Amino acid sequence: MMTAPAPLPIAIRRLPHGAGLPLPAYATAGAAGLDVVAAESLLLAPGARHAVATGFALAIPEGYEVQVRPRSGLALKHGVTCLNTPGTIDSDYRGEVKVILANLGDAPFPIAIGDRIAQLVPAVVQRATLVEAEVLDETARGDGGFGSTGVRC
Ligand SMILES: O=c1ccn([C@H]2C[C@H](O)[C@@H](COP(=O)(O)OP(=O)(O)OP(=O)(O)O)O2)c(=O)[nH]1
Repeated sequence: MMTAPAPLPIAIRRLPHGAGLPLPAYATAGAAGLDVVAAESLLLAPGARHAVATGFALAIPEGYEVQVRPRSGLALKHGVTCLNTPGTIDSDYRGEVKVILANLGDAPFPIAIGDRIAQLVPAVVQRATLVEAEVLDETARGDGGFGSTGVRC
């Protein structure tokens, strides 16, 4: 049987306006994302976007990031999603984590303090060293992209 990787310890600091709110938590034993609740209330108008306060800050170990991802229920039922999905929390960021929500639906969407608005997924970061080259190796695809293989198989 495959063993699950050990959970990554991430330090979390509650900010004053996050007092009393639940910290991000897994809703089920197999959930991939830690659900994040809003630390402010607002009415998100159709077409509007807002960096929603969460009331906490993280210290992510070097070599990792935390991705801020939308919740599918909000997206499907209300058109509310993370505009920059997946949002990136850098390992050297110590400010408040915010969730950039956009309302792509056609009705105003109310957000109350304590509502679950997004989920956090830690990920390993593979950094790159760019090596400048005059010529790149040839491939069958070449510069074809953006739908060059068509829609149907
Ligand atoms: O959904 C998000 C995305 C980013 N951030 C915070 C943490 C992240 O480390 C920082 C910078 O994010 P990013 O690198 O995506 O933004 P940028 O526009 O490139 O800003 P910067 O110049 O500050 O890196 O903003 C959030 O709180 N929520």
